[in-house]
Amino acid sequence: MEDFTNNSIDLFDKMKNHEQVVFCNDPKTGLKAIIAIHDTTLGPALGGTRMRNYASFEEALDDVLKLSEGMTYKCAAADVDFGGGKAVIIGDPTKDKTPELFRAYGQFVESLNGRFYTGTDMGTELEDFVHSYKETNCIAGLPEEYDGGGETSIPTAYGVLYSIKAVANVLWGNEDLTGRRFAIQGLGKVGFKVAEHLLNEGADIYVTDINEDTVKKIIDISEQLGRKAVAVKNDDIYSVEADFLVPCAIGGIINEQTINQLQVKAITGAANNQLLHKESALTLKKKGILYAPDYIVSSGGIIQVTDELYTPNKKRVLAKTKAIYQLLLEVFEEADKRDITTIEAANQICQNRIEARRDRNSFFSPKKRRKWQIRH
Ligand SMILES: NC(=O)C1=CN([C@@H]2O[C@H](COP(=O)(O)OP(=O)(O)OC[C@H]3O[C@@H](n4cnc5c(N)ncnc54)[C@H](O)[C@@H]3O)[C@@H](O)[C@H]2O)C=CC1
Ligand SMILES: O=C(O)CCC(=O)C(=O)O
Repeated sequence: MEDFTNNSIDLFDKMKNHEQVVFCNDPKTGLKAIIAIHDTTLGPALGGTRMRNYASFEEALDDVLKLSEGMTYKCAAADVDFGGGKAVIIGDPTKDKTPELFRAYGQFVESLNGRFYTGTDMGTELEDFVHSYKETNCIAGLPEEYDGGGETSIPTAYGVLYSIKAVANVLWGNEDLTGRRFAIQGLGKVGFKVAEHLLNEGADIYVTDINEDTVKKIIDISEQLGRKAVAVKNDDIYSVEADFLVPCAIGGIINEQTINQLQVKAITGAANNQLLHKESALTLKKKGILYAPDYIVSSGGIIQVTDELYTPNKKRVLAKTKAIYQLLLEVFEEADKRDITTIEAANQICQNRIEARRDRNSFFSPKKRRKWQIRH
C-alpha cells in the first residue's frame, strides 16, 4: 500500500466548511480511513463509507470532503433528520478487505459517540458493515437478517427511475420511456438495477463499465427481454447520441471536456458529485442540457438507511422515495422562473430547509423528546 505520510497540505484550510475530520489509522489491520462531518444542523452526520484505491492521500481527502458536503444537501433534500457526513477507506476493495479491518473501522465510528452513522457506498457491501456493527450501533444500512433495510441500491435505483420520469415529463410532457435512449455509465449495484428498470420500461440502453462481466450480463438480459442494449467503450459513453446520460459510477465526470462531447437532452443519474466544478452547471444550461441535481436523484439510499433506524418498512421507503419526483419538478420550476441553474435552485431549497431547522433547534423544552431514533 502506498505511503501516504509525505504530504504537506493545509488541512484547516481544506476543511474550512466542515465541522470535523477524523483520521483513522490501525496498522494491525491496515485500516487507513478518513471520516468527514460536514454539518450537523439537521441531526447526526450520516453518509456511506467508500473504499477505493486512491492515488494519493490528498485525493482521498478531497473526495471525502466533497462527498460529505453533498450529504448535507442530500439529507435536507430527502427531508431526513440527519446531517452530512461521509467516510473513505483507502485500499483496494477487491484485495484489502478483512473482517478485522471493518471491526477496527467500527471502533473508530463508535468513538464518535453517535455523531456519525454510516453504511455502504462504492466499493463496500452490506456484509462489510456486519463486522463493524459488532463494534458500533451507528451503522445505517444493515442486511435484512440483521433487522436492517437491506440493499440500499434498490430504493436508490427506484429514485433514479422516478427522477428520469420527472425529467421526461418536463422534456416531453409525459413519462413514457418507450424507445427513449439512455447512455448508462456504471453497472454496479445501482446502475445495473437502473438498466433493468429502463429495459422493462421499453427503453433502449447504451452501457459501459470497466467490469466487462456486468456489461455482458445486462446484454444477456436485454436479449431475453427482446430489447436493445449496446455495449460502449468506456469514454465513448459521453458522445453517445441519446436522450439521457445516466451516470452511475464515479464523480467529476461532467466537466468542460466531456460536456463538449455530450449529445443528450438530460443528465439524470445516481453518481455522487457528477459536476467536477459548479461552473459546469451553467455550461450545461447554456447547452440546453437539463441537469437533475445528483444528490436529489440518488437520495433513495439515505431514505432507506435513515428509515431503517425507525424499524424498516419497505412500503414507507418507497412512498418517501417517490417524493423525489415532486421535488425535482419544484427544482426545475424554480430554476426556470429565476433563470438559474438547477443546482442553484436545488441548493437554495435545501439551504432554506436547513435554516428553518436551525431556528427550530433553538427552541427550549426541559423534557425534550429524543429526536433521533438510536438503535440500542
Ligand atoms: N449504492 C447506493 O445506494 C448509492 C450509491 N450512490 C452513488 O452511485 C454511484 C454508484 O454506486 P454503486 O452502484 O453503489 O457502486 P458500485 O461500486 O456497486 O458500482 C460502481 C460501478 O461503476 C463501475 N465503474 C467505476 N469506474 C468506472 C468508469 N470510469 N467507467 C465505467 N464504469 C465504472 C464499477 O466497475 C462498478 O460496476 C456512486 O457514485 C455512489 O456514490 C449514491 C447514493 C446511494
Ligand atoms: O449508505 C449510507 O449510509 C448513506 C448513503 C450515501 O452515502 C449516499 O447517499 O451517498
